[in-house]
Amino acid sequence: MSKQRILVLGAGRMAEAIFAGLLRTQREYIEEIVVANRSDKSRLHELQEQYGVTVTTDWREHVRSADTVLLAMPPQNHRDVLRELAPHLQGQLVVTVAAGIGIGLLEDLLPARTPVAWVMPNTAAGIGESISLYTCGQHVGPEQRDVLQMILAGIGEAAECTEQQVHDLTAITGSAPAFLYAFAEELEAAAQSYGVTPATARKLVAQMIYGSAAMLRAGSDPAELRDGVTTPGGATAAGLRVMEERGFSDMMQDAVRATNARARYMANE
Ligand SMILES: NC(=O)C1=CN([C@@H]2O[C@H](COP(=O)(O)OP(=O)(O)OC[C@H]3O[C@@H](n4cnc5c(N)ncnc54)[C@H](O)[C@@H]3O)[C@@H](O)[C@H]2O)C=CC1
Ligand SMILES: O=C(O)[C@@H]1CCC=N1
Repeated sequence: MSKQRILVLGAGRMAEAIFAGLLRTQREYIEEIVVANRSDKSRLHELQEQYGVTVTTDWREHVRSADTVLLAMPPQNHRDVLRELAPHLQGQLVVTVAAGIGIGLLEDLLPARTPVAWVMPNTAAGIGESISLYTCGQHVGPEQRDVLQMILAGIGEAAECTEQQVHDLTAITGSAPAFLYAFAEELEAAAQSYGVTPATARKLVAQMIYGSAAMLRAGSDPAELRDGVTTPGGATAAGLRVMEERGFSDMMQDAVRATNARARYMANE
């Protein structure tokens, strides 16, 4: 694979997580990363200082020399930007990470035969620990697949899905880190309410989540793991009972549905 010039449209949290991950692990495959936003020059300056990326508020002049264009901007801006991008493209791979977008919109608005892919990463991309869902358009050939695999491997693990699955699983892999962090915030607050310092509360909760995730990742079934913690007639059962009484299961399923519905809606706004 030739060294890649990647043009990143959007300079927010997800853009940074992805190119930080790539620069950390895939530098040998990267010729240049150009990062663009519309107007926030101080943000661009900050990214240039920290990562040594090229920055611009006028991305159009960089499209022709780019091998891959990565869209990491809000779904609502995609239609306008894809229309603006279209006349500058000459067969480059176009990848979006935006929620709700899908392959169809990319293929409809970009020139015929443009290779496109839709990736749903999460913020752990920045430390190379994302689980990213992806799906490819009909014109993605072996060369573009190699580039896509290089990008995906640079930010963690990946699973190829159908377009429908990426829509349905956006909440599970893209957004659920926020659900988990909300859970962590509550546990830290509870620990602090007993007089534990914020730093200690962070350490206790982070290691508890890390250890629990490691057991899940080793392949154990979550119901069995839960059962292993729940001593018959013991303390954990009392806590789980409160979660059940307060509708934890319905709440989680509703949160997933609301997330996916909002993702679909935003893409059409
Ligand atoms: N934050 C996350 O955990 C995840 C985000 N995503 C997707 O990543 C995309 C970006 O999300 P965040 O980074 O969280 O948002 P953000 O608000 O941090 O960043 C958005 C960036 O897009 C730029 N932008 C907006 N319109 C633009 C335009 N017309 N031209 C160039 N740049 C433009 C903004 O200046 C900003 O730099 C969204 O589509 C989101 O669905 C996907 C998976 C996870
Ligand atoms: O909140 C959002 O819209 C994006 C999509 C997945 C994670 N963050």
